[in-house]
Amino acid sequence: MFNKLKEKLGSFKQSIGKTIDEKAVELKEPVEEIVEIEPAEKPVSTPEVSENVSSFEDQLDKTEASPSLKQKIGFAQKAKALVFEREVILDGSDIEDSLWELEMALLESDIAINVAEAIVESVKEELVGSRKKLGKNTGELVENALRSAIYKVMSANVFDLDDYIRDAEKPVHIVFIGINGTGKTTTISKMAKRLKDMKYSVVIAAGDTFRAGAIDQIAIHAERIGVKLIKHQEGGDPAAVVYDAVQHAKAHNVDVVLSDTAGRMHTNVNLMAQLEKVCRVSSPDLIIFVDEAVAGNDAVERAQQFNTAVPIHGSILTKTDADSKGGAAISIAYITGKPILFLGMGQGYDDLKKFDPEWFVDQLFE
Ligand SMILES: Nc1nc2c(ncn2[C@@H]2O[C@H](COP(=O)(O)OP(=O)(O)OP(=O)(O)O)[C@@H](O)[C@H]2O)c(=O)[nH]1
Repeated sequence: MFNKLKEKLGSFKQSIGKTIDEKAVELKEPVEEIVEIEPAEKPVSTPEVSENVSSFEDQLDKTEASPSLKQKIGFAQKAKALVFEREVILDGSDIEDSLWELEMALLESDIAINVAEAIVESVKEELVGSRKKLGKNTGELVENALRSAIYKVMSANVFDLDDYIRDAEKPVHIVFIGINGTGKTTTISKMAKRLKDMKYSVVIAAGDTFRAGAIDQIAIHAERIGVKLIKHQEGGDPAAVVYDAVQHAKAHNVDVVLSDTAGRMHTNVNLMAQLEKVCRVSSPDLIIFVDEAVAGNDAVERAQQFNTAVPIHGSILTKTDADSKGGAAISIAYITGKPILFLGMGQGYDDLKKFDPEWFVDQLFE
């Protein structure tokens, strides 16, 4: 997952790390630090400590370490040592080229331009100007700046669907929208299974009355998962199917209604008007936009257009298991102002991951 993006972030870390190492100065006064010492046979005179640590023997002498400390080193795990820290103050011109490379790398990864700019700006703010202490690993400083920049753009308006469903008046009605073939039906099935596992009762509305075979496809999923399906004839009015499903849920105390809708291009005026009607008639609690992560910027643009026609509450990105760029996942919440709720990570019913921006950022640097 996200392999290309990981590579690009890795090269940025290296390139800017080199600049930082060149500009870094060693502090005159060493500081005391606990260092790991190999236990057992290692000779006391050649301990393996960091590059920044001057000869351990020297330091022990300098700090007037007690003879007992010297004796203990043979079997101790940790000891005090004097470490010469480094520090750096960067100005904008030092890292201008690297930041330009970062912006290009983000754009090549299909990250939307204003999101790429926001990330670069945040990395710059983090690194430039103030005095930074450096440990032996310069990469850590850069990685932390990148992590917090990406986290910031991804964690807009985080919203917990589980909490919402737990607390809301039942039935909770959720409509899934998006273009053709991006994984709506599969996602609804995964969601139905997940909610059923959480002990909620679920009914699915076969609201895609447009595509031949769509009703049969969702009927197979509903049967496998063991949830009720409300369906009409192919070519029927989707608003009527969804309405019936909600009435059924109210009459039978069903907790959650998941409504499928036909995939449609956001540019198709008639179909978008039909979608507005479905949402108006059934007034859902939540509208979730589904698209595939592999579509990159296109998915983000579509999310924006759907959001204009029928305001969405969040997105689900499918096929992240096949996505090497990560651009849509990073951009979509920032651009729509609505959070990512789940990620589809495979074709199985359990391949639905609740979205957590912290987890996502960890994946980029693992
Ligand atoms: N690898 C992978 N494939 C997925 C994922 N989600 C869905 N798919 C596959 O994508 C294909 C299309 O999925 P559907 O659920 O039929 O898509 P849809 O949006 O309902 O399609 P329409 O009914 O045409 O609108 C199927 O082959 C799914 O198995 C995912 O997270 N990862």
